[in-house]
Amino acid sequence: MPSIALTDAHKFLDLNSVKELPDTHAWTSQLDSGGGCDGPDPEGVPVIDLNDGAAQELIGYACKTWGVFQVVNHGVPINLLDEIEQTGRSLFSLPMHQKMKAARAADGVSGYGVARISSFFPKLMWSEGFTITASPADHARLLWPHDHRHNQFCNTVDEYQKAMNKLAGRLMWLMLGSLGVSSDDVKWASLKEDGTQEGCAALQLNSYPACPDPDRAMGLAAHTDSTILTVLHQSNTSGLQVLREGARRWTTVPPHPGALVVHVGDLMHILSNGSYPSVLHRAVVNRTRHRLSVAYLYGPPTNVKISPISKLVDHSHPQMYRPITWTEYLGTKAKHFDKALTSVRLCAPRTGFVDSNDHSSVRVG
Ligand SMILES: C=C1C[C@]23C[C@@]1(O)CC[C@H]2[C@@]12CCC[C@@](C)(C(=O)O1)[C@H]2[C@@H]3C(=O)O
Ligand SMILES: O=C(O)CCC(=O)C(=O)O
Ligand SMILES: [Fe+2]
Repeated sequence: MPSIALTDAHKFLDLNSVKELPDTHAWTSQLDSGGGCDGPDPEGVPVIDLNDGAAQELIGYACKTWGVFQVVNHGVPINLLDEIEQTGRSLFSLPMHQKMKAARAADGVSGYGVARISSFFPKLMWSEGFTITASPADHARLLWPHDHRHNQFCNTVDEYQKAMNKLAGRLMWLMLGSLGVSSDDVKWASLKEDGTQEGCAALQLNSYPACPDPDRAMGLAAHTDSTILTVLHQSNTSGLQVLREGARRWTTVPPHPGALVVHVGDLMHILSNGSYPSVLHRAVVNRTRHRLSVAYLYGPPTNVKISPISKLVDHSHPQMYRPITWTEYLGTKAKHFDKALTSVRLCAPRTGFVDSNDHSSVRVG
């Protein structure tokens, strides 16, 4: 529960102009920069070349052991990555009153606002976000009512969403393929006639302004994504950290030029019957650089019941999760946050395995 009343004035503070960390954003005790501090991991988050003949196998290993990996030779043009980043920067650099015109409604999903998970934490995060769930046109007209920049925004977002849909579909099949699952086993996930992948997605632009007191601030608190998978483009400033299954320390995912980060999400955790655990991750901030990230949160068609793939269920691997649609799961996440996966669990996890949402030794805030 929030320890102080967080008003809209706190939530829509212009972080770019703040010279001292306000109490509303000071995380002191929750920030486990001591107990779980980032340090060099001798192995590091895997970087996988999608042109490598062994890519599927490498992805399988990365999903089992890390829940996250980076991909290169992914087919998304570098200039499109630069353009979406520039688009994000121009959006977040608009005056606050303009961004507020596209503010996310209290019960809504898309638009401008603080991190949706903020309500689970006593302090605010050092970030602002913009979520696009369908066409960007309505947002664009609100943000840039009088000039041509709204066309540029729409074109870039449309092109990026198409490229991401293709890549996310390909990655999903590489992940499922590595488990021995084929399109005959998951009917809803087959390719459409135009070559695009069936499925729904949200595009999340995240902005983390330079922070006067980064050690006491939190960019985006620890969470897992409620997706099948997430494809993340991070700018050349580091900030993304992941908690490896069973590890006690956060590991930085270093920006790798042209690479995209892929997170295993909660729905892949369910589909794989727990074999590919969703990854707990967070974003930290820094004193001098304004960091931007763009997440493509990919899931199934919203009304399809997702449950462990029957091929992965047998006597020694009983079905661990009950069927649930993406819409239902997002509702569960909004209510139970880090207990969402556990709340749809049917039986106790196998020995040596925990739901990533269940990290009892690690504070998620
Ligand atoms: C599809 C979605 C996943 C998300 C909730 C949402 O409806 C749209 C925004 C997504 C996002 C992005 C930042 C982190 C996150 C936890 C959040 O608060 O909003 C995720 C949500 C999620 O994966 O649960
Ligand atoms: O900014 C980042 O690196 C992480 C963003 C993220 O986790 C998200 O949008 O879900
Ligand atoms: Fe995330």
